This record gives sequence, C-alpha cells and structure tokens, in this order.
Amino acid sequence: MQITVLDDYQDAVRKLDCAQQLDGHDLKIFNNTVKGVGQLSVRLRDTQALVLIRDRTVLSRQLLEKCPKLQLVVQTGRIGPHVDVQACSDLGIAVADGQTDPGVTAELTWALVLAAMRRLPQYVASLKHGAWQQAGLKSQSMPPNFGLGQRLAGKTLGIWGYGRIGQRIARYGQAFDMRVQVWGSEASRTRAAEQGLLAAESREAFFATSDVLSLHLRLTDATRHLITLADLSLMQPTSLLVNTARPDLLAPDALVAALNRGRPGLAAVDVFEAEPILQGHPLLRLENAICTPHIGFVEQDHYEQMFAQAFQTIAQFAAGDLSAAINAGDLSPRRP
Ligand SMILES: NC(=O)C1=CN([C@@H]2O[C@H](COP(=O)(O)OP(=O)(O)OC[C@H]3O[C@@H](n4cnc5c(N)ncnc54)[C@H](O)[C@@H]3O)[C@@H](O)[C@H]2O)C=CC1
Ligand SMILES: O=CC(=O)O
Repeated sequence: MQITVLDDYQDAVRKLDCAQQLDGHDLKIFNNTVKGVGQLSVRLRDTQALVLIRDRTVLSRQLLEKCPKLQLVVQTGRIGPHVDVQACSDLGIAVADGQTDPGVTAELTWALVLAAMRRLPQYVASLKHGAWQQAGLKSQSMPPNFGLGQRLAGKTLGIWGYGRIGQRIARYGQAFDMRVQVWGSEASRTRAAEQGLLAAESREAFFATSDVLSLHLRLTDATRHLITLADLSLMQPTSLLVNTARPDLLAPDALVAALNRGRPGLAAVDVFEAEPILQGHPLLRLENAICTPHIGFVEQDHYEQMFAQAFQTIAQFAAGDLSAAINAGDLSPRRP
C-alpha cells in the first residue's frame, strides 16, 4: 500500500521503533503542512492509507473526492470535526481513530501551572543572565509582587470540561491540596459533585473565584468561542488561565485583550489558532503569558503508543480486517 503520513512536523515517525510495522509498504512522510485542496490532492493522489496527526489537515468531501485511491484514514487520537466521516463512508473510505493517554496532557498542563504560578521561566532566564533574585524578580514591566510567585495549596482550581483530561487535572489538583471546582454541563457538575468536588454555582462565580482556571473542553460547534472577554474579565489579577485544549474555545483575541487589562494576571497556553504560532504574536511578547508549541501530547512513549496503534490498524486493514473502522457498518461498497 502507499501510506502517507501528513503533518509529521516534528519529523518523529521515521525515528519510532514501531515504524518497522510498515516495512514492505511504500511510506511517504510529509513534515510540512499544506492546506489547499489542490496541493493536498496532488500529495494524496496515489495514497491508499492516510495517517493524520492531530487536526491540522481538514479532510473535506471536496478533498476526499479528489483522492481516488484512498481506502483508509487513520487518526492518531480522536477523530474531530476536521474529518468528514459521512463523506468517507459515502466514498467507501474506512475511518479509524485511536486513544491518546489523558495523563500525558494532564502532566503538561500541570507543568504549565507550576511554571506560571512560581514564575519559573522568569527565574530561570534571570539566573542564566547572572541575577540571583531570590527575594523576588524585579522588572519594571512586572506588576507589584509578580516576582514572588504563588503557592497552590489552599487555592481554588477551576475546571471547565470534566472529561478524560479534566478528571486527571482534578485529581492532581487535589494532590496539591487545592479546592477543586467544576463548571460545565449539568452532567459534568453532577459527576464532579458525586466525586467529592465542588460544582460552581454560576458561570460568573466560576470565573471570579478560580485562582487557576483550566480548560479541557472539546471543540465543537457548541463550544467554539464559548469563552468571552466578559468571562475572562471576571478573573482576578492574580489568577491563571490555562488552555491546553483548543484555541477556538475562546473568542478571537479575547485572551490577549484580557491579559492586557490584567484580568486574569497570567496565562499558560499550548494551543494556537495558527500553528506554528506566528513570531511576533502578542502572547509571545507578554511577560505574563507562558507558551509551549502544542506539546500536550508530545512525549516519547506516547508517540510510540499512538503510532503503534495507527500502524497496527493499517496492518490489520491490509490483511482485510475492518474491525477498527468507526464507520465499518456504514461503508459504501465501492471500495474494499
Ligand atoms: N494540547 C494537547 O496536546 C492535547 C489537547 N487535547 C485537547 O484536550 C481537550 C480535552 O480532551 P479530552 O479530555 O480527551 O476530551 P473528552 O471528550 O474526554 O472531554 C471533553 C469534555 O468536554 C465536555 N463538553 C463537550 N461538549 C461540551 C459542551 N457543549 N458544553 C460543555 N461541555 C462540553 C465533555 O462533557 C467533556 O467533559 C480537547 O480539546 C482535546 O482536543 C487533547 C490531547 C492533547
Ligand atoms: O492536541 C492534541 C489532541 O490529541 O487533541
């Protein structure tokens, strides 16, 4: 089979042990992202199995119709709205997705929380420049007391999106002796209350009382631009907003505007509207924002797990086994 891996922007796949599973197949790996249907269809003209990393490539009906040999789409992680599964089914293309480990993103989220609350990037940078600023960082561009950092114990952690990752975040928050509160659907709040957490009384109270507010919603039509500047403006000047979920959960430009107003006082962000983030993006310039290059899922063992699962699905498919396809029962008979 000709197997194409799109968006391997970290050039990771060739280095993985599990890539050996694809020996004997014609493997094409692209580590630059192209978005136009025209360019992508040229790239995918002879592809029979396609491996997608995250949701950078939109597989629209228009594109899929221009991929005459495509038989299988495999996502490393959950399929999202970027894949038109109905169009795949209509065209006889099997679609399979995989599990990511929620703990991997939860750990990165906590790395960001600790780094932001204790001002690690600033302390590390200042020490590298020869300054031993043990009594607090001093910089004209920082608000008063910014450089002293804040402890977690006794503070309130707010979680919106009490799913796989959100529930890990809650457990780790309890381990730091934080008061954990959940906002979101009635079901999420009920589940949180059953598990001994607090269910926030209102959206306003949730934003106003969370010292660390972490987003773990999925991006859907219902959650797109759900969080507004008005919500963020309710946060305290000492509070931290963390987004390792999706950028479009927030209204466009709301976070930068809110940080510029000092409410919340801090942000930690792993996901951006345009990735790679454009140099000169305001979030990269703001002293009170920590940014990482979408590495919530990036970790050695996790890469092996995600790709091993994807490559196993391809090997099964090549052997005629369709059991991993989420649309197996719905496939048009035009393709095997
Ligand atoms: N930074 C990174 O590398 C990674 C980011 N992610 C992102 O983390 C987020 C969470 O992922 P998981 O925990 O695996 O997802 P999940 O599906 O287990 O949980 C998502 C939560 O969103 C809630 N939700 C969905 N629609 C909602 C709505 N209309 N209103 C209120 N709540 C709603 C669900 O009830 C659920 O509690 C996703 O956005 C995912 O894309 C996931 C893995 C890695
Ligand atoms: O951002 C990564 C994901 O799995 O979602």
